[in-house]
Amino acid sequence: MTEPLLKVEGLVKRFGALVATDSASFDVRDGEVHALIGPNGAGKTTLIHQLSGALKPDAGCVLFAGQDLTRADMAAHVNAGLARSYQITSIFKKLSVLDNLRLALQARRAPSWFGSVQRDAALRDEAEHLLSQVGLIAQARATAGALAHGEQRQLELALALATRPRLLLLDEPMAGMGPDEGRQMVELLLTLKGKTTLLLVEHDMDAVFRLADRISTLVAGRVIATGTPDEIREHPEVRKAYLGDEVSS
Ligand SMILES: Nc1ncnc2c1ncn2[C@@H]1O[C@H](COP(=O)(O)OP(=O)(O)OP(=O)(O)O)[C@@H](O)[C@H]1O
Repeated sequence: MTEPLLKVEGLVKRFGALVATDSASFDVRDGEVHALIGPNGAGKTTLIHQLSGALKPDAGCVLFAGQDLTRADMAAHVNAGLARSYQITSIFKKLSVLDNLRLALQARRAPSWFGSVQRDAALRDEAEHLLSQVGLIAQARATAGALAHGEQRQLELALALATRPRLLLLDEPMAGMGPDEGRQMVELLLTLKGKTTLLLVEHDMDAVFRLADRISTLVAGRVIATGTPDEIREHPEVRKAYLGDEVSS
């Protein structure tokens, strides 16, 4: 079998006496949508922070596309193709949707590009392409801060895609959304399937079981099982620790 795109081995993160990530191991294959599920406080966000370079692990290693990123900072992660979709704070709320995208694209280019962004038709085309991809092209001229919550999450996704990630980390992309916005986000993520490898933390089990090719379950900082949605649905330990009868059908 080919090497996985992301390999996480024995990752440990302690906060004082609390072991938030306790020798967690799992892998993500190139092209798949991989979901990370688990109860509140299981350590999912802490794990994502370590995979994006925001937190340094105390032990273990993170291998991405053959590179050891265990101790690398966030910029090195993005350069390697491992990006994270941020919370709403990363959006420049006073700028237009299009200008937010242009800035994100500009950040990817060499410094000599600085200043020529507004004039660059290629950059605008790419920004518009990304906005079409996430369903925001009609709002291109709108002020980012005036977008609805779900639309701001779509913009974050476009900003993350602007870094051309090989693997995109998504921490609760459906958080705070109503049912309609949540459904739209699932549809949008389905359009990315096969184009960008996704590692998704999500509590909405309908969304997880619709989107994921494989699922890893984290309990008390440990990955207790990785498998296909069917395998995870029927896994006795996962059912006991997290799913219960929620996904029995
Ligand atoms: N910066 C920190 N300092 C101290 N403890 C922390 C810190 N960040 C997280 N924790 C603790 O680590 C544990 C794991 O938290 P984490 O947020 O990673 O869990 P989670 O699975 O993402 O939870 P949820 O599903 O509720 O978002 C929790 O007990 C949390 O209180």
